[in-house]
Amino acid sequence: MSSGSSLIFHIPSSCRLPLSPPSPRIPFLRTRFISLKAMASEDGKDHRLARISSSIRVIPDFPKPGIMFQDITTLLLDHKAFRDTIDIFVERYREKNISVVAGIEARGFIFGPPIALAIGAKFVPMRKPKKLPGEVISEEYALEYGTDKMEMHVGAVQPGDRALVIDDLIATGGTLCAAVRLLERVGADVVECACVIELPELKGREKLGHRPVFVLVKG
Ligand SMILES: O=P(O)(O)OC[C@H]1O[C@H](OP(=O)(O)OP(=O)(O)O)[C@H](O)[C@@H]1O
Ligand SMILES: Nc1ncnc2[nH]cnc12
Repeated sequence: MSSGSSLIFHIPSSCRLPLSPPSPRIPFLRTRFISLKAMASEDGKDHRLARISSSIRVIPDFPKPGIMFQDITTLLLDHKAFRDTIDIFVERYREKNISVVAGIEARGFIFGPPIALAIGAKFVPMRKPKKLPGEVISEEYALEYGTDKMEMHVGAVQPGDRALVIDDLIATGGTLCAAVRLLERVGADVVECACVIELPELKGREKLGHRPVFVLVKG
């Protein structure tokens, strides 16, 4: 399933980016970088993706053996890569009549609010259990490493709202699915799910069914 996805092609592994940190001022990161495959945009000319891709650090065996952890905190250290990331999402969604950006805790709280402000939508946090003070609805879901529950305030999203779901990464797709279920339970129309990174081997996209998923880079 790839409806609505703007993924066009993988840059071949022979063209992968040099392994380098975003700034020489943080040399301690140098040996930890493993590049992701950058994706081209629809016209094949979005050179911003290469910098975004190379700014993401991969840490093996975190939080447990066998997990290659995609660390977006290094993307945040590179203000150009961070700005480009937000800009790409804003360019894609500003004309799509989105009324709510739903950001998934925790890393969806980094990317969601600047997108919501730029496109003129409300921001709704999708939180871990027992964090929201008001009345909530909740959904349980399975993770690549464990299980969790997601909650949203009742009344934050209205029937007919046009929703964009934002997170840093789609792995098994369980997290995005839970967010979509919460939004659809209250009558919202989920226009698209958007992430910085996709781990395609985990086939999370399939779990989302017909809902489009847009990502910038593949791990
Ligand atoms: O596609 P999935 O297999 O569901 O996994 C993706 C989710 O896993 C990570 O969050 P995590 O649950 O580690 O929570 P955190 O951001 O609060 O650390 C990531 O930020 C996504 O939300
Ligand atoms: N490999 C991974 N890196 C970062 N976040 C994740 N969430 C689930 N799998 C992940």
